[in-house]
Amino acid sequence: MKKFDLIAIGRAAVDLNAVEYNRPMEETKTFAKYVGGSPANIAIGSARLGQKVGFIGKIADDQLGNYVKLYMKEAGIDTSNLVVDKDGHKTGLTFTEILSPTECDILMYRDQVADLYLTSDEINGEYISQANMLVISGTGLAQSPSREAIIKSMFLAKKLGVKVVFELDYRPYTWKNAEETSIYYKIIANHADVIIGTRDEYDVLENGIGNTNDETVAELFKHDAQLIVIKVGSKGSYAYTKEGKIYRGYAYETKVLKSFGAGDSFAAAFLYAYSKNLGIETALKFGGASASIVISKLSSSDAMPTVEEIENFLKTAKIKEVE
Ligand SMILES: Nc1ncnc2c1ncn2[C@@H]1O[C@H](COP(=O)(O)OP(=O)(O)O)[C@@H](O)[C@H]1O
Ligand SMILES: O=C(O)C[C@@H](O)[C@H](O)C(=O)COP(=O)(O)O
Repeated sequence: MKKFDLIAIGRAAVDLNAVEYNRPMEETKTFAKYVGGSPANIAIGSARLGQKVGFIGKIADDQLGNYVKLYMKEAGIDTSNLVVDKDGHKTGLTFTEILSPTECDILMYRDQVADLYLTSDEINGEYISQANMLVISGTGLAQSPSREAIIKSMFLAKKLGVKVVFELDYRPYTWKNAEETSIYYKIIANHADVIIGTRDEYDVLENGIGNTNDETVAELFKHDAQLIVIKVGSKGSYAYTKEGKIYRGYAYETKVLKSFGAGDSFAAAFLYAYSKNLGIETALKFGGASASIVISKLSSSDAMPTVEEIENFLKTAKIKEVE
């Protein structure tokens, strides 16, 4: 029995979500503050599902950094490896715009953000060894020194027999160009045991060569991957196993408020069911249900559901018709 079901590594930041929605950001006066950052959202979602969770990252030495740490602690996440930046770097901010349930945008402020200043000497192998899974978010690879810290954490996890999960989490903002992204994504993807991303994100990983899903998984299965999940928004998702099995995941009817938060809630619930050995089909159902719940609410992190909420949702869930 390990101390942690999973440890996530990467950014823990702040989301400022438009409270007055169905209007452009220019006309929005009020934003509500939540913890954000894809890996932080996945950690919070996992903790909400009863998983034992740790987090590796770097936060600003100010009120927003304190807020992130306190929220994560209260969510039940171990924050002993959430390092406080001492060089004046700031918390990353994401403002959200909800023009309509299907037209959403995010505006990221990520210049000199603390999370990208995590260094490789702040990565502790002893800590990683206490987890069943290390969840790596792609954005942490965008810049040094965080890039080397993440790659080190991956190599340590491999050496220590900790399963590596790669959430592609592509955010264009801090990357210099497409080739750079593809190179660093491949380093992690070739060693990851599980890979989760949207079809568009796999295109980024492949530097836009235009592969089909079958071609993408055939290439990735030449390396360490055992399970590959490809998400296709409101059309649902697919999971492929190295043994050649393909599973179809469906999106469910829900009262959509906004589209962001879908991916992180999907990942938290998918990984919950996967780590409890409930089967890939159930993991896809849990992912889809969790995403349906979160996109009907304002936040990405605070809205993360419990197992009971997901199970109740699935009792009456209707599969969304694909247009
Ligand atoms: N409009 C929607 N209605 C219902 N479920 C959705 C909708 N959009 C996304 N989802 C669910 O969320 C999952 C992840 O969404 P997706 O948009 O592919 O990821 P990301 O948020 O990372 O871009 C989908 O596989 C689906 O189950
Ligand atoms: O990842 C970020 O830094 C921003 C998130 O916190 C934000 O809530 C969001 O965009 C989540 O979207 P998702 O990737 O669709 O889950």
